[in-house]
Amino acid sequence: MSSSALFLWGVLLVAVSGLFAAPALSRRFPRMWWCVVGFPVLWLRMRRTWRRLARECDLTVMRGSGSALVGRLAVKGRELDALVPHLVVRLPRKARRVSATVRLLAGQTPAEFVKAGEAMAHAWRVHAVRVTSRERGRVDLLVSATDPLMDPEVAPSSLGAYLARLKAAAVARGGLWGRFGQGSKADVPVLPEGASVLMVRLGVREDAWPWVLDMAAVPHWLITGATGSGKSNLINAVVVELAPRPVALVGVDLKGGLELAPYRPRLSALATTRAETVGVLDGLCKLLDTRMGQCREWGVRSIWDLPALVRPVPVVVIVDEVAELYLAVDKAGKAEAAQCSVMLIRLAQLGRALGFHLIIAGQRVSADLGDGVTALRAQLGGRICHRVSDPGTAVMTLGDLYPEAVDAAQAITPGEKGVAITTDAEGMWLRARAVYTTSAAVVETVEQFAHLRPSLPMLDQMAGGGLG
Ligand SMILES: Nc1ncnc2c1ncn2[C@@H]1O[C@H](COP(=O)(O)OP(=O)(O)OP(=O)(O)O)[C@@H](O)[C@H]1O
Repeated sequence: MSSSALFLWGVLLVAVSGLFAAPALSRRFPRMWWCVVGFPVLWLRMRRTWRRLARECDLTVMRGSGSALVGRLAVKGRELDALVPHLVVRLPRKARRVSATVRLLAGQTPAEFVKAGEAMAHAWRVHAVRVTSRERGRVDLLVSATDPLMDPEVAPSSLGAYLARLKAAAVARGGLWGRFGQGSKADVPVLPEGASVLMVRLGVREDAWPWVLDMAAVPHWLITGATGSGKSNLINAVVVELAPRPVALVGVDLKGGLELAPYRPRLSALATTRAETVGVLDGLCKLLDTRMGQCREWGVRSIWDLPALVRPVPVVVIVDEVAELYLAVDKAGKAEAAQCSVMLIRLAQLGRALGFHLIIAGQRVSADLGDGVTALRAQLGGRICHRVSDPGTAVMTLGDLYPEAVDAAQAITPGEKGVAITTDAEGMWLRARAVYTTSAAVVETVEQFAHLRPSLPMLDQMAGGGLG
C-alpha cells in the first residue's frame, strides 16, 4: 500500500474514532469540548444563517420605499438587498451558552426579534434563544445550546455542590455572594446595609446563573403550580437558606399544618386555621405599627436606616395554599377570610420599608376566589409559576406583568419537576429550577438553628396563636 493511501486510511480512522468518541468526550470534558468544537460550530452556523434568518423573519429594513415604477405600473415588493441588522457574537463565558448582540436599525423594535427567537433556535439547532432588550437600540440574544435545567452538571443531586462552587468563585472575586449572577459589579444596585440577608439562593436559572430570590429588591412573591409541581420543595429551599440567618419566619398553613409544621422549631408563629391566621396577622400588623413608630422616632424611612443595634429583624411570612384561606363556606369563615385579606394587603403595602415580606404559595389564584385574592396578587411583584393544570393560573400568575411568559409556563411538562418561570429583580422572566431539598434536610436544618428563632413580642402575647 502506498504511503498516501496509508495516510488517508489514518485520517479516516481518526475521523471515525473521533465521531464515536465525541459524545463521551463532550460529557467528560464539557468546557474544553465546548471551546474547541461546540462554540466554533455554533458560531459558524450563526454567521452563515443570520442574513437568511433576518430576511425570512422580517428582521431587515428596506433601503428605499419598497415600490418602483415599471412603465406605467407601480410595483410594490421586498428589496433583495435590504439592510440586515448587525449581529455580534461574543466569546462564551460559560459552557453551552453564547450571548450575542444585535444593533437595531431605525424602525425596528425588540418585539420583532422576540417573535423570531423560536426560528433562530431551530436554525442554529440549539435548545433556546432568549431575546431581551436592556438598552435602547439593542437586543441581547442568550443562546442555550442545551437546557441547563436538565444539565447533568446542575442536576438536583449535584446542584448544591454546583452552587457552592459558584459562591466560592464569587467570594474569591471579592463580591458579596448574592451578587454573582447579576452581571458586573457596576450593574449591581447598592443594597441597604444588612438587606443581603434577604437574598435567597434557590437553584439555577436557564442562563446557568444561580437563581436568587432577592426579597430586598422585590419584597413579596407569589408561587403557583399544580400539585406535585415543586412548590413545597421551593419553600423548603427558602427555609433552609433563611434558617441560619437573623430572620423571623412565620407560617400560615391552612392544610392543617401538613406542609409547614416540620419547620415549627424555627418558626416564630404558625397558624393552621383561619381563626389562628387572623390572630397571627393581627399580631404582625401591630408589630408593623410599632416599627413605624420606631422609624418615626429615629427620623428614618426604613428599618434598614436604623442603627444595627436597634434594627429589628425582617419577618418572612410564608402562606401555603392561599386558596384555602379564601374558600370559606359559612358567614364567619368569610368574615375571617376578608380580615386576613385586608391584613395581608396592609403588610404587603407597608412591608418593604418595615421588614415584612410575603411568600404566598398556592395551586391556583383565580379570580373566582374573590376580589381579595386579586388585590393581594397586585401587591406581589415577584412571580414564580411552576407547571400548571389550568391555563387560568398561568395567566393569573404571569399574565398581568409578563403576558409573553404565559406560554412558556404552560409548556412545562410533568417530567420537569421543580422547573418554573420566574421573574427577577431586573424585570425579566426566565426558566429556573430549584435545588432539590428533601424534607429530612429541612427538619435537620430547622432543628439545628431552632435557637436562632427570634421571638416576636406581638405574637408571643397572643393566646392560641399556634406558637411553635
Ligand atoms: N427541584 C426539584 N428537582 C427534582 N425533583 C423535584 C424538585 N421539586 C420537586 N421535585 C419532586 O416532585 C415532588 C413533588 O414536589 P412538591 O411536593 O414540592 O410539589 P407541590 O407543588 O408542593 O405539590 P402539592 O401542592 O401537592 O404539595 C417531590 O417529592 C420531588 O420528588
